[in-house]
Amino acid sequence: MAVAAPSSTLSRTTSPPPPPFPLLLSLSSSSSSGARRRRLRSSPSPSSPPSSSSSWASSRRIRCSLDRQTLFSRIAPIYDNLNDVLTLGQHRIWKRMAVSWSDAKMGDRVLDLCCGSGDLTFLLSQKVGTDGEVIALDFSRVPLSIASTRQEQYWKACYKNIKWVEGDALDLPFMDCYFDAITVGYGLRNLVDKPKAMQEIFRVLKPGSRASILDFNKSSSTFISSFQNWAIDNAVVPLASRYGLAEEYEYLKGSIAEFLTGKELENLAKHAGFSEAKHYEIAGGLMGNLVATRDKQVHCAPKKKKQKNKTKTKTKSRELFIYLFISLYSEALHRSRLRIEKASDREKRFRRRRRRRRFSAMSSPAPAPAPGALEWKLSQVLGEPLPGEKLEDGDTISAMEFDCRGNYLAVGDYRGRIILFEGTERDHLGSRNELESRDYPATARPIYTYKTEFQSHELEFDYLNSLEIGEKINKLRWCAQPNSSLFILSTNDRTIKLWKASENKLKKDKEAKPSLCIPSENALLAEKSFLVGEAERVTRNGYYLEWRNKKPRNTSPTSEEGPEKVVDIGDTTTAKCRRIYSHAHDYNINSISNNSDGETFISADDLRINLWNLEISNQCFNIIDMKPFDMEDLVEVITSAEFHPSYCNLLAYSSSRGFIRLVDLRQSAVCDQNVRILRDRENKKSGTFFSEIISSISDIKFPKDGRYILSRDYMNLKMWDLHMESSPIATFNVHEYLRSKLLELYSADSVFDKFGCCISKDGRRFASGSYSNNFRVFSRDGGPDDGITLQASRNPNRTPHINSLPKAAGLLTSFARGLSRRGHDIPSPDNNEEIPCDLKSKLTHLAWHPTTNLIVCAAKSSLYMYYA
Ligand SMILES: C/C(=C\Cc1cc(O)c2ccccc2c1O)CCC[C@H](C)CCC[C@H](C)CCCC(C)C
Ligand SMILES: C[S@@+](CC[C@H](N)C(=O)[O-])C[C@H]1O[C@@H](n2cnc3c(N)ncnc32)[C@H](O)[C@@H]1O
Repeated sequence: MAVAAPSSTLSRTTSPPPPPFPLLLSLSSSSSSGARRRRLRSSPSPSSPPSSSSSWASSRRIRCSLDRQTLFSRIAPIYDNLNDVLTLGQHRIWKRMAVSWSDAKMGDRVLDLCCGSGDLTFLLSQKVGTDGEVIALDFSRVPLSIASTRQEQYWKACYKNIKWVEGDALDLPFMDCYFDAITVGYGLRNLVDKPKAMQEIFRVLKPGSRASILDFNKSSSTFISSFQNWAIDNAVVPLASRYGLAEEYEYLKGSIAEFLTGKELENLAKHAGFSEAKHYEIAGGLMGNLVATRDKQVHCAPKKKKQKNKTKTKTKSRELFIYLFISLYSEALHRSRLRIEKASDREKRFRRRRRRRRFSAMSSPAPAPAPGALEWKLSQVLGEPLPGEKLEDGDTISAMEFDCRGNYLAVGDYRGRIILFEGTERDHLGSRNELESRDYPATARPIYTYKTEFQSHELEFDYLNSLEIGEKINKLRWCAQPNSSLFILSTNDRTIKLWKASENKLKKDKEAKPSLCIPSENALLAEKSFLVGEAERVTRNGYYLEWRNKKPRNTSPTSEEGPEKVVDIGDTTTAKCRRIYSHAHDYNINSISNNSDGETFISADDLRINLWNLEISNQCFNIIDMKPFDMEDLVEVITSAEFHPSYCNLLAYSSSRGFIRLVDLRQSAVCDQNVRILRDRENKKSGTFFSEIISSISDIKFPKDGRYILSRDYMNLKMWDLHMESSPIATFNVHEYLRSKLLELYSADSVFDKFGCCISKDGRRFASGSYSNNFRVFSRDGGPDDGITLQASRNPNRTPHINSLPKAAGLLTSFARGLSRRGHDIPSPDNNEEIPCDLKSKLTHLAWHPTTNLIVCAAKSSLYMYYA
């Protein structure tokens, strides 16, 4: 069966514009919707006989291709790391052997079948060099996207010769006799129709070429199979269960039992037409590699050969080796502090997890159908430097926020400026030619244009404390818009300001006439309210007397209010500073958040949270104070705070220990009682030096429904259910591949980088940034677009600067950093150690449009917008 040559099919066949991310998914997916897959997964096959063994049961449940696709998507994020830990790195040697047996040479065109995240692919790529070509095929998108991300992060020129193809091993989209070599690593055993797969491998292989197939060895020795089962039960599954993937790894045992022995594999290959087939046992017989060679002569029909049977006799020496091996392995696992729980505990935990999953599914507000997969495309790039233009640090974007309708986007930078962009329906923009020249289809997504820019904060000096206060904008928050006025709060380390931006219809002299006001039902944000005097404040809310006066006595309120300070910012728009909320924080302000009541907001620094009334700038109410009597006793700092989106009495704040506390303002004036403390008990268990640092939460966000909280720590995004305190309902690894590089990241200060996160309108998808200008989009419901990686770049395939280990300014306060380091002696990293990503290019700021699927991310001074 001849199919079109792949060269044309390897680039996208579905839609004309290339994707902004590097994944080359060529073939229409054999998958159907996530919902269908979940249905298939959750209902065991009616034909399955009941079985007492869970591995058999899971292997039987995971029967068809769709189930397996889900399985491999689920395990993909931890697959590589787990293999490294479980085999103590040995699997890399086995993979090298497999590639070497394939006989791939410089300049060859080779196929890595069931490539997963690409371990064998990258080895093949080095073998065939830049003149060669590697095609890596897999039917699951998640491992493919991990693979293509790895490709980008590695720097070897030859890796450019790899093409990632989404396709089915049982129906290969390649011509007959197309490849010089084929490798399959842990793939064949997972295919539902092994004879068909072997025939396909034979068909696309050139005469005289080899297939090298690495997998678990289904040994005829009961000793070896017992060890395999022991290792799976006692190391593999317990470890996988820590990631909620016990069932997926239990499948391994059954799949080995149902696999073919070495002899059977040799026969299978010969039936498919291979002239030679030899199975080699490796790793003491735990693994095996089949090497099948196609005869130089082209055979139209598979050759049938007499079977040779007689398996090798087991020898005493091999058993001895295995005994040795077991003890070595157990010790090694023990040393790497893998806590292997007792089977009973494991079982209990697994059941609990399942109950939790059911609970969260049942108690979700509305059983909305799983959304279809989103395909992200580059929409717009703003602020890219011109060729040759030198970027200054001050131009780097430090804060970003859409207004509640998505009509405006505010961006703050290190120089204290705020830039406003206005969104317009794309169709209203530009000439026809201009629209036609764009490489994206017409949609009604908004296109943003520069509206105005103004200086919000300036460098100051705090003489009292001999401290320079930088002008960098830490956070921006739009206020409710009762009329067409645009109010925005901005903060640097110490001072919050309220700005009003308006079209420049008013003449300058009007600024001196505050009586010209816009009446509004919401007096607080109406013009009048901002311009009236202090008198009205006393009675506006009953708590006036409780408000703490933070202003130094010698400061006159009028000079501070600065309501008439006008910054001329261009022809059409003016920004006026309406309030200055200062002198309330002794540490750096990390968050501001508006209350849904439209009247109040909070500001948080490392140790305190203050509640403000928008209208009153000279007082605030300190609602949380974590400062211990003796600073030596300090164990935790506040990292982020956010009001609940609809309950004005509730707010959440996160800490450097990875806790999220929910407090109720109605309970007491000082919120020292928590309504909830959300903490991931799993964090505690992995008590390494770094676990404390990386569990610090850098950002929290409520989805609109307010039922959940999304948090970002250094490695993960976590989705929490407010009703479940002991663990998040889901954890999404953002850059798990960096876990083994924490020491180097620590030395580069990068481990203190604070990544933000953002949520879609429906709360089902969320995104967060990483290094090399990558960001990842996850879906609460799984599905093919879950965990997709995009790169904020016009040219996502450019070679990253690998060896750049900048002394990145950790954004956690130096105070907190000192605290984390105290008492630990960290050896300096090996200079040759490479971190597989560009640490200088980090995407810490992302925002999701409030009404449509449009994500904006800030890469240095540029904005990259993606829509789906
Ligand atoms: C290579 C391993 C797993 C690959 C793998 C393959 C699959 O088909 C899967 C399907 C579904 C889920 C997961 C997988 C999957 O992970 C790891 C295998 C670990 C072995 C069971 C244990 C091996 C012990 C080592 C040989 C010990 C080496 C150390 C010694 C001290 C020298
Ligand atoms: C255990 S992983 C092996 C990954 C990689 N080769 C390695 O050695 O690490 C098996 C891979 O086979 C893929 N796979 C399973 N069935 C497939 C099929 N019918 N067609 C293509 N890929 C398939 C899975 O998606 C998964 O990525």
